[in-house]
Amino acid sequence: MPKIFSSSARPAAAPDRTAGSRPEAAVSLSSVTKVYGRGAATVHALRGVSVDIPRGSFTAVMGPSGSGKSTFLHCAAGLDRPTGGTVTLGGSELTGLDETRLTRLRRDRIGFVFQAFNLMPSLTVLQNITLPLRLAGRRPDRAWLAEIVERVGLADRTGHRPAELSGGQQQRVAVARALVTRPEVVFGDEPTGALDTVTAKEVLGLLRQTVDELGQTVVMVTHDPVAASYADTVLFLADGALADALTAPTAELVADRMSRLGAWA
Ligand SMILES: Nc1ncnc2c1ncn2[C@@H]1O[C@H](COP(=O)(O)OP(=O)(O)OP(=O)(O)O)[C@@H](O)[C@H]1O
Repeated sequence: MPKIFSSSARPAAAPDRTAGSRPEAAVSLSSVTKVYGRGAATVHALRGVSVDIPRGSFTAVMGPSGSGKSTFLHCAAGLDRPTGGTVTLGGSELTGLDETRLTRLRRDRIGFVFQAFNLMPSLTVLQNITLPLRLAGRRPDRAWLAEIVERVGLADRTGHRPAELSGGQQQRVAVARALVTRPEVVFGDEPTGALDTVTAKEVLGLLRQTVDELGQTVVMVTHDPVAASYADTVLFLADGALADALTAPTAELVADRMSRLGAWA
């Protein structure tokens, strides 16, 4: 049986990097519960999840269908409110914020990369990347903008519209857009789900680079053991609870844990 983590046995999602000191968590969940519906239709999507995700780490979240992965991501990213418990992002407790403050925090301090890219079709690559800044009324930092455009390999495509790009290029625009505000955390919801294997690896390599070279924190939900193997730590959810965690994952080890959770029985 996999070990079930309780709130008193809180796993750090990646090993401490500095001996003797615990790095501050980028995002912390403490006894988070999420209940949908009521009466006979009640669903306990999260049952007291506690985890610290350290700054500058890459975390993948896996688990069988219906285990609570999307709910976890939505609660951690302030897209949805937990029924109980607390979520803290870079020292700010999300659970206490009103809707206006939560919206502002999501815009300014969180980056999102979705399976469906979610780019604005009428805007150019550069306009899409800088959109979060314009919505926040902030000027782009030119040096930072040039660096991320270069890093995602789109320096010669900045004037193109999304329809003129391949799927992989569109997702790289989405990664650049997620990075432009220098967010506390980039959350990915199946960011490679719509890409072919080769293109998916490019995007995963890019996310890995943002962690290794920019110190970015990335948290990604995925169904794919190969995608999860790019992370420092894989958290496994089962029936709304953290059931296991794997550091230095390989695709084989991840697939094995998933089989043991009955994901592909
Ligand atoms: N809005 C909702 N209303 C009612 N139940 C919901 C709602 N959203 C999710 N659920 C239920 O909560 C549980 C967890 O759902 P969630 O989408 O988080 O799982 P998941 O692990 O992301 O699944 P999948 O891998 O299939 O996307 C499921 O039983 C689901 O049916």
